[in-house]
Amino acid sequence: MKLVLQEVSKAFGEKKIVKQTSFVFEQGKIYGLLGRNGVGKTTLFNCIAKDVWIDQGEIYLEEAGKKISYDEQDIGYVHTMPHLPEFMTGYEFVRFFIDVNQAKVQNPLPPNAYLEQVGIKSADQHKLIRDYSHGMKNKLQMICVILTEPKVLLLDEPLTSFDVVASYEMKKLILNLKMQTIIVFSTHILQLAQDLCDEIVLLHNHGLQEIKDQDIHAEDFENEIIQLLSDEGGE
Ligand SMILES: Nc1ncnc2c1ncn2[C@@H]1O[C@H](COP(=O)(O)OP(=O)(O)OP(=O)(O)O)[C@@H](O)[C@H]1O
Repeated sequence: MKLVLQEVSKAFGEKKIVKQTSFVFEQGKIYGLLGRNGVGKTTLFNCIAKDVWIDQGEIYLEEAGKKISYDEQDIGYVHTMPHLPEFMTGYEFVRFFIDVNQAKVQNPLPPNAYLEQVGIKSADQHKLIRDYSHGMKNKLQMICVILTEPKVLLLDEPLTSFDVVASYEMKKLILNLKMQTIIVFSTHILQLAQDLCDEIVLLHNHGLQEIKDQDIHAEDFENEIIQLLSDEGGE
């Protein structure tokens, strides 16, 4: 499976995000998306998730050389700021989520099994989501991803709110999903990108630029990225 961006353009008025950008993300790899603040990483994710329309070009999935259409249901999107029903408890939310996704969730386990899997202890499972920490809310979003096994997983700076143990657990979960999912991960933490990603992609000068994988662990990688992102290009 591949996620293909073909000649994609997106702008908000005068603010260009991408301009005739093409890129192919492949299943079995974790891609780290790096770019300066405000360059458009979240917008690009929103375009892939079909939350925001692109101005030109096409975004599609490809399997065995054939274009296949997809909808929002095929995309797992873990937002920086989670969108969750704050009036429910974590347990109620997972139960509700399983109910409304019955068609997709094969042989579901009880809600507490998923909550424990991401480290939400029984004492917290029946608390209102309103009272959850940012990291706990992100963990709930990860449960939705685990349950629906989306074709594409977009992670918008998700690990920044996790403590060291939770971050380690999340990395393991993400790595477990790697073989069956196309994973694109946006982060400002270079070390995290180096640890977790197979390829680094820069969103820069309205385009996507791949960094060759052998460079990721090179000693001067950080300097290389800083230099590339400091180059303002044309427009
Ligand atoms: N709905 C919108 N309407 C108009 N402008 C928008 C909209 N959404 C985002 N923008 C603008 O598009 C640009 C890119 O924003 P975006 O949030 O995608 O950047 P980002 O790379 O994710 O930033 P950061 O790294 O700071 O989180 C910003 O200038 C932002 O103000």
